[in-house]
Amino acid sequence: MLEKQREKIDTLDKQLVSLIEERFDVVQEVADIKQQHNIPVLDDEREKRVIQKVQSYVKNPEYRSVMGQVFQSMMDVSKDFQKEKMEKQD
Ligand SMILES: C=C(O[C@@H]1C=C(C(=O)O)C=C[C@H]1O)C(=O)O
Repeated sequence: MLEKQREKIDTLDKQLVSLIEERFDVVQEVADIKQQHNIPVLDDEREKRVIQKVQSYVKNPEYRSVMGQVFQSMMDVSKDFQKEKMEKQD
């Protein structure tokens, strides 16, 4: 019954994993630079701009809030990841 939709979700998930991996590669670079220059992990203004930007890309207004939540969650994970990475290198 759900096979067709689940297959589509699986294909999209694969593409998302690849893009999220790429995003985290860049997050790692950001973490290194922040550590070298003693810059705090959290940049609240940047996060607000990221949310605004991604929400402006959404075509279906019904998903605008969802997209904000998805990206806020990803940035929360991103900050935890950066902090863990910095602690390991201390
Ligand atoms: C990656 C950064 O660090 C944090 C995580 C962000 C993100 O994952 O997009 C954005 C802002 C920061 O709170 C950054 O400063 O650009």
